[in-house]
Amino acid sequence: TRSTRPQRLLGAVRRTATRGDPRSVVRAIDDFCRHTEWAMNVGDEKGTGCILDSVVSEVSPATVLELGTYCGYSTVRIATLLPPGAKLITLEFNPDFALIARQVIAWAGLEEKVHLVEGSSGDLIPLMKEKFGVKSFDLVFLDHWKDRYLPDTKLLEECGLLQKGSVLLADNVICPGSPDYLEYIRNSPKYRSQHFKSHLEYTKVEDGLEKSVFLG
Ligand SMILES: Cc1ncccc1-c1cc(O)c2nc[nH]c(=O)c2c1
Ligand SMILES: [Mg+2]
Repeated sequence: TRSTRPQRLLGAVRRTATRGDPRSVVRAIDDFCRHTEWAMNVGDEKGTGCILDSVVSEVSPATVLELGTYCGYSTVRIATLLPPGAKLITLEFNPDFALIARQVIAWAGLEEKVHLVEGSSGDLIPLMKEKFGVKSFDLVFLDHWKDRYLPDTKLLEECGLLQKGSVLLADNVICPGSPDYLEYIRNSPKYRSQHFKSHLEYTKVEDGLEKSVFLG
């Protein structure tokens, strides 16, 4: 039977990236998606030295939560920029995506920094303290399903997983768009938000990231 897009993306990583070299893994996926087959990775414009990379470097987080692993592209991007000892927990609902992502993360040599957990964010977020020993997250990257951005943000608040200064960075707030999340986060006194205009990965379609600092 025909391979899946994530399987073809993993093949490109294995063929063109160097084991243990995260930057070559990121480059291999960007090249594959730009020249061979589009895939929903945050990409090298929203990713490259601009927004995602600069926010991660600026926050220099000790604990990161990524919602939506897909093939592990942003997982690798973020994990490469983390300070020693920092931990990234990434949640993926789709088992096929999770299987590919584990192999991409392993190829990059980042297994020690990354904990990929399969399941739904709504079920797993309430378990972060007791099962994963997390006190709070310094950075949350929302890149899963637009309809879960708002409920999961409220869940993070209710579970006491955000502290003063925690940063939420949400992908795709324009395309596909998450209007209820934007409405909430931009009008809540508990957050200070900033919008970074960009484009849908590998295209000229308008998109953007929303960076929100939790004020406690
Ligand atoms: C798949 C797609 N098609 C057309 C336009 C945008 C998308 C798209 C792009 C992304 O970066 C996504 N990130 C996380 N989750 C998504 O569902 C998702 C969907
Ligand atoms: Mg995205």
